[in-house]
Order: sequence, then structure tokens, then C-alpha cells
Amino acid sequence: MIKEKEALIPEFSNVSLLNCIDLANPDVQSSVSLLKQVCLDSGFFYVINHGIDKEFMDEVFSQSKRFFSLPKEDKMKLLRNEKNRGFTPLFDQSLDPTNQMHGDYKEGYYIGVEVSEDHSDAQKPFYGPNRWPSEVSACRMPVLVLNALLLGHGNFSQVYVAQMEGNYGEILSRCTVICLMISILDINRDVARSISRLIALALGLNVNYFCQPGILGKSIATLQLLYYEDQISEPANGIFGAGAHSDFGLITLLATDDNYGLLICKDKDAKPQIWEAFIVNIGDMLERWSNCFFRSTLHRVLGNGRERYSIAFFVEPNHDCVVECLPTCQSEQNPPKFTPIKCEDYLLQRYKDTHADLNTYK
Ligand SMILES: O=C(O)CCC(=O)C(=O)O
Ligand SMILES: [Fe+2]
Repeated sequence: MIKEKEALIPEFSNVSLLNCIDLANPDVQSSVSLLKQVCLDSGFFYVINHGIDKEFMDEVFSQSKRFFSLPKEDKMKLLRNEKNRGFTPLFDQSLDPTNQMHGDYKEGYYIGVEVSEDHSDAQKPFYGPNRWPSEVSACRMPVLVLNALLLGHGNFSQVYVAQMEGNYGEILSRCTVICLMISILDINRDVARSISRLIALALGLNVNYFCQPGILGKSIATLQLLYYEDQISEPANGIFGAGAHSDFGLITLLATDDNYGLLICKDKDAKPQIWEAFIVNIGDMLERWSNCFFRSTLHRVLGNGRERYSIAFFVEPNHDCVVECLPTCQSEQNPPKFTPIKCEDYLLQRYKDTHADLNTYK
């Protein structure tokens, strides 16, 4: 393990207590102050007015449900590969191995930046073609074209409906999954850039510090569709939807359905949840960058006997970006606490630590 979290895990509380950052607020200074306060406080916050409409997200969730309802054998044909693309079966991931009886009681499906096999970037870890269900994989090209179209338009549904009415209706309906997932990945990257600007300002950096080509220019962005079965977790017996952990990268954007389940390690009064918002949390790389000024936050998922779907978008920098203490976060009295580390080395280790060895499926 690269980093040991404290063995003693303090009380976890419902995520419904979070502060809200409005990405459309013209008063950037007030957003930056609030963000700084919430990052110092819990490291978890909602973002609203992120520009992704509810209809679009509903469609992503419904495609996710469709995928997880496929027979297990079909999903196993798309088993996660060494590039971390594809299906993760029940227990494949174990986010808190020391406190878990089995692995996480969840299934997942990893999608990353679509890089064709003949592209030089496909040699890098975490980069390569995605693993799509066979009935749609033949549609990759039209989907990429459609995706480009979609990204040029604010209103997804309008473009979607217009295309469906055209001659390409049938092919488009078959590639909905790819089209949606690539779109959500790209759109989320834009949302992540907006949030990273506020984080940069909160850390006393240039507003575009994290957006520079060497950091988020060619980021390792990973979307994970998640499905928790209708199981009741038993923390005392080490049974969790997802074990306690902090995420690995810069930030994570999380969209959930309305089933309670995510708990963060922070004790506050409950407020209603905002379902349309993305829940954002700080990852371990930002903790390293900021020299623990912003701490990554432990969180876990408890099953309550109802099926639950969520979508996590992990924002991780470029492969060769070296994550090292920011100049604004160190002084003589507060020297860097972590040795600099290359993003891809760090991530490879963290994924290895928390996933089953692929040989166990052979
Ligand atoms: O499903 C959730 O609400 C949280 C998932 C999560 O924390 C993760 O996958 O890192
Ligand atoms: Fe997480």
C-alpha cells in the first residue's frame, strides 16, 4: 500500500449534509472562499449548475441499469482488462481490505478515454479502446462522430431526437450506450476543469494551474458505472457496499440515484440531498499536491436492502504528471510531506492494491 489510512475509522455520516458550490455564480471570489472552507471542513461538496441536464443524466442511468441487468455471462465477456476497462464483478474491488470480509458488494463498469489500438497513446497504462457490449462495438465510428456533434451542442436531447428521426435511427439506437458514455466522460472533464479552477484559486495558484497541458491536458479520466445489489451491509461483520477509502486522483465527481448509501467520515446535521447535483470529493493526489492542506476524505457505501446505482468520474492528471508539493503549500516550517510521484505509477499501484488479480478469473 502506498498510503495507510488510520486503522481507527471515526464515525461516518450521511452525505446529505454537504455544502453546495454553484458553478454559475458570477461572484467567483465567494465560490472560492466557500470551496476553501468546505475543502478544509469535509472535502466533500455538491456542485450545481454544472451544465449537464437532468434528462441526459437520467438516460445515462437508464443505460447503466440496462447494462447491469445483462446476464452475468455476458458481463463477464467484458471483464476488466489490464488497461482497467470493462466489467468488475462482485467482490472484484476491495476498497478497505483490512476491514472487509469479502470485497465490495458491487458491480462496476470502467470506461476511459477512447484511444484506438493503433494510436501511440495506447501503449500507456489506462489508455486504449473501451470494452463495449458486442452488439454496439461495431458502431464505434458513427458514435464518435455523433459524440463530436453532441459536444458542440448544449442540448443533448434535441440533437439526440433529431438524429434518431433520421436514417441512422437504428444504428444510433444500438450505439446509445457508447454515445452516452463517451459524451458524459467528455462533458464531465469540462465540469472537472471548472472545479479545478476554483481549487487552484483556493490554493493561491494561477486560476489555470491544473488546466495546464502538463496536468489535465491529457488526463487519465475514468468513469465507473456502479451497481449495488439489494443487500444490507453489516459493518460489524465487515460487509459493505464499498469499503472505507479515499479516492486516488485530483477530484471525483459522483452522481447517485436517490437511494441512501454513501457515508462520509464527518459528523454534521442532516439536510435534504440534492439529487441533480454532482457530489465532488477531494482525492489523494490533491492531498499530496496541497501537502495535506486539503485532506482527501474517507467514505464508504452501506447497502440498505435496496438496489442502488451511481456513477463515479475519477479525475486524474496526465500519465507523466509529477504530483509534488505545490509552491504555495510549503514553507520552512511546513516542508513537503510526500515524495513526488508520477501519476501513472501512483495509480497503477492504487488500482493493484484494491482490485483482484486478473489471473484469478482465468
Ligand atoms: O457509489 C457511491 O456512492 C460511491 C462510490 C465510490 O466512492 C467510489 O467508487 O470511489
Ligand atoms: Fe470513492
